[in-house]
Amino acid sequence: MNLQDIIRQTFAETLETHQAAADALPPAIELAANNLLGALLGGHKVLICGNGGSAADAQHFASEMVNRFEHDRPGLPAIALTTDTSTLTSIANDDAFEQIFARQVRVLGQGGDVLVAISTSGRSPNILEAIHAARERDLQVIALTGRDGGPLAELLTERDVEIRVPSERTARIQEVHLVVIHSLCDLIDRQLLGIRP
Ligand SMILES: O=C(CO)[C@@H](O)[C@H](O)[C@H](O)[C@H](O)COP(=O)(O)O
Ligand SMILES: [Zn+2]
Repeated sequence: MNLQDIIRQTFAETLETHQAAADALPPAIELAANNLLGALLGGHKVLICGNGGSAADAQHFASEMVNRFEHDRPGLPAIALTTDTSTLTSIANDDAFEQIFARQVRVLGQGGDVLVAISTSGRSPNILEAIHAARERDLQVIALTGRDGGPLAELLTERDVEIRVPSERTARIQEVHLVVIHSLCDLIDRQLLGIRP
């Protein structure tokens, strides 16, 4: 197998994962979009967290809510909890890295808000702590996960939504997470602006 074969294999695996996700995920994505829309129309906000590539996804999602996705519309209140390096480093330095999102959820979160927690493994301690904090503050959770959902999946209740990508590879899971985020933005825009399917 040469290097180009490896590239072709990556594309093939990506297509396979996207097809499996297209078969499995639409009901959960629709539910998550409706829950987000309900919270936003009720005057609530969205907090988003993730590590590494998923931190970038959190920021990507927040920017499309606050500014725009494909259409001009009023901005929607969403905050990526991954961006304020002073807050992040002081919490990690003075308390613990596991608390970097949880503390922000406790301080910024109010009942009725939504926490979007992104973790391909469902095992990152700071994401698990953020979900505990969301529970305490009465936030609903929308979790973007992969693999077997990890301990994260066990923390969710009936009120929450898990969108679990059917793959074992972090990169493939992240690629589908971006499609999920764009689908959520699309469904929210369509319903807010009355765009017919
Ligand atoms: O982007 C990638 C890999 O594609 C990495 O930066 C990856 O996001 C990091 O290893 C994360 O720490 C993984 O965390 P998680 O998805 O298991 O919660
Ligand atoms: Zn990556």
